[in-house]
Amino acid sequence: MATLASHLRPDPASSHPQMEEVPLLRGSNCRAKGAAPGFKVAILGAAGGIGQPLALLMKMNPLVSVLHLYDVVNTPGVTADISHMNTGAVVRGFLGQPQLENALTGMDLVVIPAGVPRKPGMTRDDLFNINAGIVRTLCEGIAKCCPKAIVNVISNPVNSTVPIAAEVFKKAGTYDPKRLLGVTTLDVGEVLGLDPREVNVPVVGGHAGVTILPLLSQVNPACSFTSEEVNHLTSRIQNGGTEVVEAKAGAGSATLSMAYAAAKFADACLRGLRGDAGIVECSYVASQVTELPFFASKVRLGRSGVEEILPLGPLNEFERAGLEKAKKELAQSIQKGVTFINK
Ligand SMILES: NC(=O)c1ccc[n+]([C@@H]2O[C@H](COP(=O)([O-])OP(=O)(O)OC[C@H]3O[C@@H](n4cnc5c(N)ncnc54)[C@H](O)[C@@H]3O)[C@@H](O)[C@H]2O)c1
Ligand SMILES: O=C(O)C[C@H](O)C(=O)O
Repeated sequence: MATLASHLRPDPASSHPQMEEVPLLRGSNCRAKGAAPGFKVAILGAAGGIGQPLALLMKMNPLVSVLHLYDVVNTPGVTADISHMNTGAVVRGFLGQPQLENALTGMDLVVIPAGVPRKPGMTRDDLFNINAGIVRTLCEGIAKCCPKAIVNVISNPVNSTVPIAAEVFKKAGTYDPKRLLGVTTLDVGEVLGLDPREVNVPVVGGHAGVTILPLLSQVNPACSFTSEEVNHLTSRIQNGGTEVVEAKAGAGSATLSMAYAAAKFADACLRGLRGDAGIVECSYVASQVTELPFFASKVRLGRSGVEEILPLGPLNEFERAGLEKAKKELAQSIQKGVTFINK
């Protein structure tokens, strides 16, 4: 198959000499007049179970003009494949630590699904010893190469990996709490038994077990639940991820639904960057909503990232009790992340 490189060698002065050769397109990498207006997005862990479908979905997003796919394995193949999609984004692949800086340079948004997933019987915290180091290294690259980028952290345990990222950025002198967001969107989608297109429930706290706190009393459109339904729904939402881990029986955790949730959240971040009004999503961010330094709640996204953190609103007695349980576990997870960088 003829390749773009054979017909149109990348400019030797290109800032991406490691840019993978891409086939002469059935897609859109071969551009007469450069990339369409839009944002530059990097996915770190792009060859993974989340990364690959996320790359596909981001390639379809008209707000994305450049898509960089980075992983420590397999990105040449994933990039060649994605590049055949006849959508606007120019896609480039980057493989391994030597190419991390080129993958990140100039990016507006960096999405991080890099890291290992759970197997049955594991908690998300069991992933800490492997994923903490991965997130640290990747965030060191972000601090060096695209310090103004919006960062979406997917890698678990999110309750700790977001504080890790924050500490890395603080050490680099680049920390902007408005631009660091933990992706908890999947929890919002797991309000079971209702039409997800019609219903919205804020899910606050964090992204593990009892730290996942759905505020069912604030469901929109309003509807009432019996206490049994509240207990059942809350448990299903808190254990939604574990249900998938157990169903996959050792083959990993949510990937396709997570890619969808991550693409939806990334799109919200990009619409915010574009200046759209009224972009409100739940996310795990640096926050003063509680006495903890990080907390997931509704945030309004804009040109500078998190432009407003909305208050939790009225909680009923069940939710107030859940909040105390969530805060107790969350405090430990946050401290574990902070200590990992400052030990
Ligand atoms: N936030 C959420 O709601 C949510 C949902 C699902 C999964 N997750 C988490 O996302 C992570 C990825 O899950 P997955 O199913 O895609 O796993 P996966 O193993 O399928 O893919 C992970 C990818 O990361 C890559 N990787 C490993 N080390 C890397 C490094 N140093 N730099 C760049 N890439 C690296 C691997 O090569 C692999 O391609 C896990 O930690 C999982 O727990 C979070
Ligand atoms: O449950 C997991 O380990 C993956 C993710 O955090 C999820 O909620 O699906």
